[in-house]
Amino acid sequence: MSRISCDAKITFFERFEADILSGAKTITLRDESESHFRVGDRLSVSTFETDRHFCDIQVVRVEELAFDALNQRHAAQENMTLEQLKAVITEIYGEIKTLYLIEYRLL
Ligand SMILES: CC(=O)Nc1cc[nH]c(=O)n1
Repeated sequence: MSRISCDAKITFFERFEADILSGAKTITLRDESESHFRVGDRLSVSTFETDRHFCDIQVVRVEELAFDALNQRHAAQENMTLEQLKAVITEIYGEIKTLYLIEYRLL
């Protein structure tokens, strides 16, 4: 099957792959270094660990979000509890005040 033409690439840790492919995870929270994505962008998705492509997505929403504003809705969109989400974000980025919420759909 031919690959979809994409505007850019994004990586996810392998541990999120199943939730992304099942539709259980519909957002990703990134730091400023990945705040350049725009609504409508079609992204090729690969694993961070091995750069293995596993899907393509389209960005449907991008918004700046304070870490302290994380709520149960964001957690549900990540298929986590709020406590789990805060711990995962802190594990990835350390102490971070400003996040960029990227909502996407599977292509
Ligand atoms: C590789 C990487 O940064 N992966 C991330 C970071 C934050 N959220 C997420 O879903 N995936």
